[in-house]
Amino acid sequence: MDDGKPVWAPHPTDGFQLGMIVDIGADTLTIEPVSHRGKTFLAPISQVFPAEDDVNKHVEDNCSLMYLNEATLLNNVRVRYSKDMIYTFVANILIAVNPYYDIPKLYAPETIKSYQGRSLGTLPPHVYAIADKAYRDMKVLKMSQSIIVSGESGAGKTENTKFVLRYLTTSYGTGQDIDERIVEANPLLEAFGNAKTVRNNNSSRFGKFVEIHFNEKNAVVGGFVSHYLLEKSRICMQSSDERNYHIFYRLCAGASEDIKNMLHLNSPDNFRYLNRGCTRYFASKDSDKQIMQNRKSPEQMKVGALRDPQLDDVGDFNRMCIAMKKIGLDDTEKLNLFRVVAGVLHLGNIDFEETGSTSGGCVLKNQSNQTLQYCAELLGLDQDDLRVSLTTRVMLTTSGGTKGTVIKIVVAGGQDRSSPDNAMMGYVVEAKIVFMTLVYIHMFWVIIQDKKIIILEIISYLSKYESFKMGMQMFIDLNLCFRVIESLDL
Ligand SMILES: Nc1ncnc2c1ncn2[C@@H]1O[C@H](COP(=O)(O)OP(=O)(O)OP(=O)(O)O)[C@@H](O)[C@H]1O
Repeated sequence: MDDGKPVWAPHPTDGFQLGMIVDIGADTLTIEPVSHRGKTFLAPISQVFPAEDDVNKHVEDNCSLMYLNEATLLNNVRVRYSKDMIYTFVANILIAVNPYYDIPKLYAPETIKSYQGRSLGTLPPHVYAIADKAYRDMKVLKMSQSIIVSGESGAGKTENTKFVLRYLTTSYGTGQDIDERIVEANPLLEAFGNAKTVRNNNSSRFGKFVEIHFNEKNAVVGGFVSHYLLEKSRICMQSSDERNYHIFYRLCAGASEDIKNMLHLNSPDNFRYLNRGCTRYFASKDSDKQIMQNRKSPEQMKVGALRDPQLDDVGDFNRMCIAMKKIGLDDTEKLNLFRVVAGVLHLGNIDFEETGSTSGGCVLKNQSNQTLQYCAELLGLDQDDLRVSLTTRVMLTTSGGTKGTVIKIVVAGGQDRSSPDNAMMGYVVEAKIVFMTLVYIHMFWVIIQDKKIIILEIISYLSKYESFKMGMQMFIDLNLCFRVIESLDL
């Protein structure tokens, strides 16, 4: 770096600022910012980077920069972003900037077509280029390929993963409904595993490992999603401007009057597992009108619905129902899922009090009897069994055995249980939370693990044959192998 050469020097808010070196010291450089001529400052040599001659020029691949350093890389991405070019290569790595608005034609069907079979670098950087490279490498190398999607919350991981799935199924699917089923699994997963946070209105609160399976002819024939680390604490508690999982609000807002009555649903502020956080629905001006007043919380009545171009609780509820149908859930299975969701909500409203007797333990408050009845009815449990399970625990000895000792659970003495923190400490509340969390997690697990996405495909693939067994034999005879493109959404 020489005197008079443009450099990138640290800036307290922008990361870097463009300047000129006016003096070189032992460990520091004196920099004159381009935006504030005559006002110099000192910067450590290690934090000053050479700049390109023309900082407004951009390149598709950061490796083509004359000087590749943190500052020139950031500047290149920034210049491209200002021109709606949100993707930039660093060799075969893709950097994506979240634009937070729809860029016309960026993901259009003709764009998908244009990337098919094209080598990396021959077309502008795009997530489709990465998907196609993975596909071509799988074909040529006959090896599974992985695409790792990483970034901070709200960076666009989920959206880009969906673009990859859409690209692969559209370009290399069989044209059968499996393509649609793979893509349609997403709204369902998002309903149960995504929530509004302060950083992202549609934040995935679990990790995903998505597999796309290909047959010998390199056509998509199935998919599989494994999940890990669902944020369990959110089911019973959220901060004031965050929400619980979307499904709870979508059910309250979108369920038909019959289902709402059957599930004893109400507006979100009536449920303890929802009313500590934001109780507003996502709705557009039009869909807001479709939601009946008695389903809206006072908070929503006062300040209106939450707005997000991609989220709409009523519309998303309907889309989720269609997605459920597409992945093979019938009406009874769908209703059963809704019953569990509503059961979890009602479970949160149960209150306990100490028995006051010398034998200790606690009982359900009288006013919770109706709620207990709802829970038992919705979860398909015996009301008395549920009451006992919520107020006792069974201790098993280390030597094992099936019976164990029944211990009465107590409400934490002297705690103010109206405070969520203290409520969390109360043993009986803890038992309720553990039970409810297990119910929800199990339901989430069923939705995700339900091998229908892949098993149904195998069955439909084999349906031409007289029996599943014969089909399986044919499968083995043909030595039909599945190769996998994996997409890891952290
Ligand atoms: N390519 C894109 N074009 C337009 N909008 C986008 C794009 N990528 C992301 N978004 C917007 O940003 C929001 C957040 O993106 P996304 O949910 O994919 O983030 P994420 O990295 O998965 O976050 P989290 O880790 O919290 O789940 C999306 O709901 C969408 O509104």
